[in-house]
Parts: sequence; C-alpha cells; structure tokens
Amino acid sequence: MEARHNQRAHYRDRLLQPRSSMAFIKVTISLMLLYFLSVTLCLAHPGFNFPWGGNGHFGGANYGLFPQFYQFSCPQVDDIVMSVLKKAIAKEPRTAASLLRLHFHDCFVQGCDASVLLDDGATIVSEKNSIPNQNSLRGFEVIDEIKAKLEEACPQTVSCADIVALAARASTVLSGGPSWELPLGRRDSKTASLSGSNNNIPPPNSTIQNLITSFKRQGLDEVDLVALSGGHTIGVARCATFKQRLYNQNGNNQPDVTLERTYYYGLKSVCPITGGDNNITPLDLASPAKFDNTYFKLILYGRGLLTSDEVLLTGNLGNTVALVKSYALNEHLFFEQFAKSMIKMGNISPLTGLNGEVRKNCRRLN
Ligand code: HEM
Ligand SMILES: [Ca+2]
Ligand SMILES: [Ca+2]
Repeated sequence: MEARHNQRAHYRDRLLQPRSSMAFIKVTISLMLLYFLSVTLCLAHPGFNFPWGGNGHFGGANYGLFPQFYQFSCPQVDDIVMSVLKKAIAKEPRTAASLLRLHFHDCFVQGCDASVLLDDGATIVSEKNSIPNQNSLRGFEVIDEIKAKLEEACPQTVSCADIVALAARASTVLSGGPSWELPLGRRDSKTASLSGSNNNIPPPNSTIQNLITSFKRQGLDEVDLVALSGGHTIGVARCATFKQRLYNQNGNNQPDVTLERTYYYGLKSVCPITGGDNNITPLDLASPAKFDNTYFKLILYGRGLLTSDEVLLTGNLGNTVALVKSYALNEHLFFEQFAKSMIKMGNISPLTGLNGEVRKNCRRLN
C-alpha cells in the first residue's frame, strides 16, 4: 500500500507539469488501472465473500474454503466457540460427542451446509425427523447459543455450517483429541433433504461393503472410513441401534458370534430383549469421554458396540483390518489421520461465494 501511495504521489506531481494530451491520456489510464488494482486487492481480503462467487480458487483442493476466512470480519470466532463449549462440555461431557456427530450428519447430506439444523418450515422438511436423526441427534441448543453470541459480536457474518465445523473441532480438542487448521467460508443452505438424510447416512447394521460404498459416494476412502469411525471413541448409543447383535444377528435368534462374552452379558443387562430401546451405553466402554485410540483396541477384543464398528475388523474387505490394527497400536497415527479425514469430510460440497446465505438463526432461513 505504502509503495502504491508513493507511486500515486509521483503520478500526481507529473500531472501538475504541462504535458501533451497523449501523455495525459496515458497517465489517466494508468491511474484508473492502479485504482482498479487497489480496490480489487482490498476486496480480496479474507472475510469478504468474493463477489465473483462460485467455488473460488483459493486453497485449490479446499474448494474455496480457507482457515483465515474470518480473520478480519470476526477474529474472535474461535474464542467464542471454545468458551461456550468449554462450559457446555464441563457440564455434560457427552455434548462433545453429539456435536462431532452433528457435523458428520450435516456433511453427508447436501454437503456441509447446515441443512441438518433447519426445523420444519414453509419450504423445509426437516432432516431432524429422518431415521438416523430422530430421537438421536443432539446438540442443537449449544449451536443456538454459539450462534447468538456470534450474532452479537459479528452480526450476520459466521455461517451455521462453519459453526458446526468449528464445534466439531473444538469438541475433539476439548475431549483430548487432535486439532487441525480448519478451512472456513461455508455458507448455509436454503434447503434440507429428509430423503438424503435417510439414504446417505449408513445404518449401524451396515456391512463393510455398504460402509465403503456410502463413504465413497462422498469422496471418502477406506482410510477416511476407519479413521472417522474412530469418532466413536466418545459418546453413546441407544439399545435400538445394536440390539439385534444381542438377540438375533442373522435371523436365527442367535447373538453375534464376534461379540466377546463378558461384553455381551454386560450389554444384555443394559438392553433387555423387550423394551429399553432408549437405554444407552458407551460406544467406547473404556473411555467414553476421552478422545483416544481405545475404540480401536476394543474392536480387536470383540468389544466394538455397533455392527459397523465390528465389521471394520471382521468384514474382510479392503485394508480396513490393517488400519484398525495400526490405529490400535499407534494413537499418534490415528490422531494424524483423523485430523486429515475431518478436513476432507468438512470439504464435502460447501456452498461458497453468493450461493446459499448466512443464516441469522440456524433453525430457519432468513
Ligand atoms: C461409519 C459409519 C457410522 C455409523 C454406521 C454410525 C452410527 C452411529 C450410531 C447408530 C450412533 C448411536 C445413535 C443413537 O444411539 O441414537 C452413533 C453415535 C455417534 N457417532 Fe456414529 N456412525 C458412523 C460414523 C461416524 C462418524 C464418521 C462420526 C464422526 C466423525 C461419528 C460420530 C459419532 C459420535 C460422536 C456418536 C455419539 C453421539 C452422542 O453420544 O450423542 N460416527 N453413530
Ligand atoms: Ca448438509
Ligand atoms: Ca475414548
């Protein structure tokens, strides 16, 4: 900027001297070009939405998202997210798990666009009523609280989709897991997809083939599948989501033979054959509130809770077995890959530029 001002002063001095009209035109055109250049550069500061819209070219593989997006427009964004979550998670540790899962359920339906947060409305059929989400997905009130604080600090600036991504990272960190540089700049959808939610989020009794196919549809590979399944190192599941493993895994009224025996008896005491469908038990029995690699160690012992956890080891397809073993042995490797795969999942079809909007209230359209 300094150099540009000096240059401008130089041109101004020259303009004051008598010149031929040709030279005058040349100088005028140069000045116009300079002016255009400085305006363009200023507009291109992070935090502004580029008026030329679409999936920008910044960051290449990041589809137009970049970590410094709010550097000037809302520098406190991460502090606000962290301070709300610190309190919420101290009060109820499960909140971290619920928010991590919320990001997954958002990104797998129309991309990471906060579609999952929309309530039923005139043009909206909420994803909250889908089979995977109903009576299951949580954390909406905490997102509302973060959004309210952000609207006070930086009105209509931080999208709900970015809040969900930031909350997922903060939840991981506050539970003892890895951190990562998070690309930002997602905008919020004006639509939701109940059918997308029912079809794209794999059910807990999925085969390994189902899991691989469903992740592949989102541009995620087997490495991402295994690493991201490690999200089950925190949080809980309802009996309804794994009960068939206890009483009728293959339609022959027999339990799943891959379940380790004492674990199996323990689960039966939580989940009786009739009723108790909403009773809950940890996905990682050893450390349900700590983000670590015990999830993978437990799978090796036949103590993975969901069929979808178990088949990463016993499904016998691709290299998921080797990955489970390596993450069980090496927590550092798991943390590193989890961070990479979270960035990849967070980049699923974001709305950028002039697409979508920045909602004022995450539950409804502006
Ligand atoms: C691989 C396919 C996946 C399947 C089949 C699956 C399935 C499930 C199910 C059935 C539950 C329990 C829901 C309930 O009881 O109502 C659950 C909970 C959870 N899932 Fe997954 N999940 C998968 C992948 C992921 C991914 C990729 C993440 C995040 C990176 C994740 C994070 C979580 C967390 C943290 C919880 C606990 C939530 C809480 O306690 O509120 N899951 N998952
Ligand atoms: Ca979505
Ligand atoms: Ca754990």
